[in-house]
Amino acid sequence: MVLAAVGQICSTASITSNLAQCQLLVKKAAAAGAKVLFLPEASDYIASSAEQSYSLAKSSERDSFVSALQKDAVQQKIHINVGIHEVASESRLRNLLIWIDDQGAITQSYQKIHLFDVDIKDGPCLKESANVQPGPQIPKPFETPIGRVGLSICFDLRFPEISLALRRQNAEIITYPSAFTVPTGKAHWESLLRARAIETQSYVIAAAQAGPHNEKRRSYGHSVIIDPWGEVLADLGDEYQEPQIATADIDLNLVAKIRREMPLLRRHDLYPEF
Ligand SMILES: O=C(O)CNC(=O)[C@H](CS)NC(=O)CCC(=O)C(=O)O
Repeated sequence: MVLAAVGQICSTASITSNLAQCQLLVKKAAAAGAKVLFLPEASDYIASSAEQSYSLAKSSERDSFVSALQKDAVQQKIHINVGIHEVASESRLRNLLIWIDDQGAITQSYQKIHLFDVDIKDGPCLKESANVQPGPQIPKPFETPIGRVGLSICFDLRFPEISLALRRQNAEIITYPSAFTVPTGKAHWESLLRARAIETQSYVIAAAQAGPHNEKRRSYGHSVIIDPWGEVLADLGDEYQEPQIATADIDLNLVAKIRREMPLLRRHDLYPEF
């Protein structure tokens, strides 16, 4: 069994203070004996406007954010999965999730494929597609020290097609780094995450932003690690005053046992479109 850590922070528009939060969590995770640390979506920053987001993505602080974590990964001998922004064109960004290995190399990256465009009465109104370009593909799961990982981001959680595609390619652990809104988080977060774990018979690791990012925006928190039976092994609640980690052992024998005891054999003849 290998230990995984999930981290919870509250990013703002200050990349340097967000980096300090992440670096503290890298130290905590390594000290706890974790081999991988999972950090939230948009760990580099959460901006208060599309314009501010674009200019932060272009800044040198954004580059230093990534290179500092690459150095830390080597120093602390830990793999880091972290959500960031990247410039895609003259006007648009990528919402990106990268894997930094313990040699400091970026070995995987995934560009969020479902963008969060909502206008809920008395609730959040966000148009991610205004300045973010959707990703072109479902990424291939890859081997890591805790098992075979499939990458997804936040709103992707609502689309079981992706998690099933990752499962079909033998993912054992699925990630959902997030910055969920508070009302949608209360209503759906844990149910969706547990459903994805249960239906894919995989571990689900969801690092979450928590608390107020600016006057207009706040995130739900509740970073969790869920086992392939759907049991919540760790939950960081809505804590945001102090960056936190939670850890859990990843037991690939449990994944194999659950899949063996309850084979979910699909009827592709009846739903060939999936
Ligand atoms: O804005 C950034 O810089 C980073 N991106 C995000 O925080 C994204 C897009 S606004 N948030 C979500 O997808 C929340 C989904 C959600 O809350 C739900 O599905 O209910």
